Amino acid sequence: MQFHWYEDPAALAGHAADRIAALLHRKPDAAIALPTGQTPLMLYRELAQRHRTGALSLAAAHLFNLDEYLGLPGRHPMSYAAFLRDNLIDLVDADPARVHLLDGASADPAAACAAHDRAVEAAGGLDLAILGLGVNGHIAFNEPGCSWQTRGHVVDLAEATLARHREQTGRGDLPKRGLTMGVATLREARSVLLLASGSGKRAAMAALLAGRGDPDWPVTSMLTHPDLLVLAEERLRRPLSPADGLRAAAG
Ligand SMILES: O=P(O)(O)OC[C@H]1O[C@](O)(CO)[C@@H](O)[C@@H]1O
Repeated sequence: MQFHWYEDPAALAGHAADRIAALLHRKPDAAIALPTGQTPLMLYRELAQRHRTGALSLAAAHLFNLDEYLGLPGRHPMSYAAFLRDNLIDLVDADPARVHLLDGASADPAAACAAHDRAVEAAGGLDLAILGLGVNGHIAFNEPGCSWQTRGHVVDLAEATLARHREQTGRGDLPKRGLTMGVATLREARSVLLLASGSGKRAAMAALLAGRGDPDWPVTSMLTHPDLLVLAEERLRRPLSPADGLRAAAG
């Protein structure tokens, strides 16, 4: 496990893009799991820019989303599928046949999760799982207290996650449940790149830095991964304030 700390979010995104470019250079058909949220936006801009200059191709890569809202079809503007299309997939040369997006509107969401898992297997497993960090330590939509043995499954989103989404989108009508890749699948990825940036994440980072697996902080399930690289904003390294502690306790 390695930590790299950044004052400058653009430098963090640049390093993440370098890792992805190196992987694709070595293995053009790599299978990569992609996060949503604020965290990866700068990375996706950087990847799109590198594609525009001819420095990067995603044409052979298998791209997977990590999670999706239950009940939102991919064409819904608030879906994570739409987010990924708008911010990355439609801006690069991704092959639609190799883009695998969880179907939030499936009549059988458990089957949709299983189909997503099968697509990961068919691609030979994940070469790289790119993860964001939730304020409550979630990775993908694996919320505090979840099992670390799971594959794709349907989840009830934690109140901290819902509050964050309300704050980010200004919308109170987003689904309270989601579909997610499971922790077991993420731990089997050959490499894990955890991106940690944004406010309200010092408690989650403190749990990770404590260095012990703790079911209340799903991100700590990655601590034993043999190839985990954490790229984090320097401000998340500062000691917790009492307010952070209270937020963490509120879940
Ligand atoms: O980057 P943000 O917006 O802080 O979100 C962190 C994490 O939370 C999620 O948005 C899910 O709530 C993930 O997709 C993301 O990795």
